[in-house]
Amino acid sequence: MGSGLDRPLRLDQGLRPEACRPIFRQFGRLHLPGVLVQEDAIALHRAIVGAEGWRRTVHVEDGRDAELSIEEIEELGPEQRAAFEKGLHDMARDSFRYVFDSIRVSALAQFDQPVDPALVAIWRFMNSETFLGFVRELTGDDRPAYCDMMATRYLPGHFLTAHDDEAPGKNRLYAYVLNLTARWRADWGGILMFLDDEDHVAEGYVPAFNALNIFKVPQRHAVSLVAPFAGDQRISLTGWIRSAPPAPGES
Ligand SMILES: O=C(O)CCC(=O)C(=O)O
Ligand SMILES: [Fe+2]
Repeated sequence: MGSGLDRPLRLDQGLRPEACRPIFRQFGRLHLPGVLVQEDAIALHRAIVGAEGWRRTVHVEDGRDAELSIEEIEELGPEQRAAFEKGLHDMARDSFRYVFDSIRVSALAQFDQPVDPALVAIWRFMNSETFLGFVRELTGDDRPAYCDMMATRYLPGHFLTAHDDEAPGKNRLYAYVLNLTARWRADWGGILMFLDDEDHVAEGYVPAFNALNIFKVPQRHAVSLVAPFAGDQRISLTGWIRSAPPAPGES
């Protein structure tokens, strides 16, 4: 590949997952900066930004999402596009909806669909003893056995309304977001917000470069709307750490 990703990714040697464990266990979530060797995070960011196969993922109705081609949406005339956005926004007002760009790396690789090989290599790293062992140390939980993964890109107008990540049958233990956003300001939105029982924002994680967010499932959270004036793309690798791999034919 010659991309800097032709050998396994490296976790930063200074990390002390066992020292983070009490905090993680107390709050059920953690933002861990400087998780990869910086040079590897830079190569990873480059691979994701340059990857082929981005699709626009839109949650169109309860329990169903759609993957649309970005070109298709961009080719809509102004009126059709406004109607599409209004429909989505009307539903997002009071229910779970989202729109962002993604490459569903693990789901595609499992079904032998074409997917950028650099991204597949990263997914394999997430399933290596190095990463899963790190997660077991950090959480103090010996169940983590499998990690699914997608790359996500939030552009202005993208959002993910409140939800708790629970998905029956998927064996999700923890959600993770490996932040690879080069430059960000809290003003640009795209904040990962954790909501308490009264809908206050208990904590907000601002997109960062080379930081790992990890949190227990279920837990209510949302990604706030990315502002029209955001100065960069909000890039991450995200998914769930599970107690078992998917059954054959599932993802
Ligand atoms: O991108 C993030 O910060 C969180 C994503 C998320 O909550 C999800 O995909 O379910
Ligand atoms: Fe989530």
